[in-house]
Amino acid sequence: MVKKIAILPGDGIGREVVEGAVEILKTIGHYYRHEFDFQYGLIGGEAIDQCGTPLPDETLELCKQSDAVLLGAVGGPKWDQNPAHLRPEKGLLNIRKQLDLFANLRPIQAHPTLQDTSPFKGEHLEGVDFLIVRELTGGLYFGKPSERTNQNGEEAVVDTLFYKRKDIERILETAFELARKRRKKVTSVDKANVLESSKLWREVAEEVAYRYPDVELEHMLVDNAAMQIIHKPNQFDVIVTENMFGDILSDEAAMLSGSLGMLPSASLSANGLHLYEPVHGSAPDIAGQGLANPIAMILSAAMMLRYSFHLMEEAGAIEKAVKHVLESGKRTKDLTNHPNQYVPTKQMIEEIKEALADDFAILNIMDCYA
Ligand SMILES: NC(=O)C1=CN([C@@H]2O[C@H](COP(=O)(O)OP(=O)(O)OC[C@H]3O[C@@H](n4cnc5c(N)ncnc54)[C@H](O)[C@@H]3O)[C@@H](O)[C@H]2O)C=CC1
Ligand SMILES: CC(C)CC(=O)C(=O)O
Ligand SMILES: [Mg+2]
Repeated sequence: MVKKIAILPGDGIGREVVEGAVEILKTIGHYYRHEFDFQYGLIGGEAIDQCGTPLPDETLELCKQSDAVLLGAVGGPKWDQNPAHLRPEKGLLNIRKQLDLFANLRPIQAHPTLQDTSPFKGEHLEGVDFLIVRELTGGLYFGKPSERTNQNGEEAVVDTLFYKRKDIERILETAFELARKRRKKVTSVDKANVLESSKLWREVAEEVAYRYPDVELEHMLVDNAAMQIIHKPNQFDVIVTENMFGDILSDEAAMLSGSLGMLPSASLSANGLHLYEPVHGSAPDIAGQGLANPIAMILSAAMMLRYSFHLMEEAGAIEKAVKHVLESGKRTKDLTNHPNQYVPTKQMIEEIKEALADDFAILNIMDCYA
């Protein structure tokens, strides 16, 4: 059956890396005989320029008519001074809310071959393989009021951290379910020594943990968590946390894998329509120069094959091809300290396509002799 995929490239390097993911999916479709139907939609700054809104109705409709969504990244200096409702990031937040993408899964894996650009070396990276489960449709990024105001004639601002109990419960349940399939440990990260929202978060975590006696629960304050991710990263299995804490901790954790350009993510809903996006943003500082690392986006496409289409072998083939290319020494600029020894974005995509082709040829030969 044809699988309909909505492609939302967005802004900056979003366009460059999305094209990589589409190329890789076409290659997978060719070798494994799947039909993917790619339909493109506007989001972010480009949508503001063409339609006057960061999330046009047509884009939302396209997503709803699709089996999965791939998104590049949004934002850029061109729109930085726009009013809040005309910021590219509003389109991203809005699509997450509209599609109820409450669970953002951000896997963190150390790559021992990528130590050039990582501040971490050798033993420190051994066994580093954890999953950040970030709540994605509540918390500070969605709180109302969020506005400029004044207090007794003085300029003031307010942002609101709001959660309903059931929203906290469903993200914690997701984390426990995922931990059950991994090493059975959940670290719930909060700021319960200060925030009321975190106190409720902790209570709910305890209640949910009671239903998962096979999974260990620990609580950790977010400031300590930020330090522990650097200090002893292999202590973690599943980290579950509020929207903004998860946003910040995952960019920090990216350096364990060598670069922000390595981290994929899956944004899951309860209704089966999921969105896949790299953890990074539109990187205006390198956009249009062929310097973007497409791997985070390509690994996000692999997550799509696994979570939306249950194509485990195909997802594994992409991950293996990426690993193979990195082991062969090919690097985009963010992954090397050698000024002239890197490949441009397009070549990295070609290398991964070739690795897929080689792997497929070997599989076919093995089939012939089986
Ligand atoms: N999901 C999204 O669409 C996100 C959008 N943004 C937006 O992106 C714009 C830029 O934000 P920044 O804070 O600069 O974050 P960013 O994630 O775009 O870039 C941070 C740094 O990492 C580098 N980088 C990021 N992805 C890379 C890749 N694939 N390959 C090589 N290097 C990479 C960039 O060159 C930059 O030096 C802003 O408008 C921001 O709001 C930021 C984060 C997420
Ligand atoms: C608009 C921001 C919340 C995007 C971001 O930084 C992210 O989702 O990681
Ligand atoms: Mg972020």
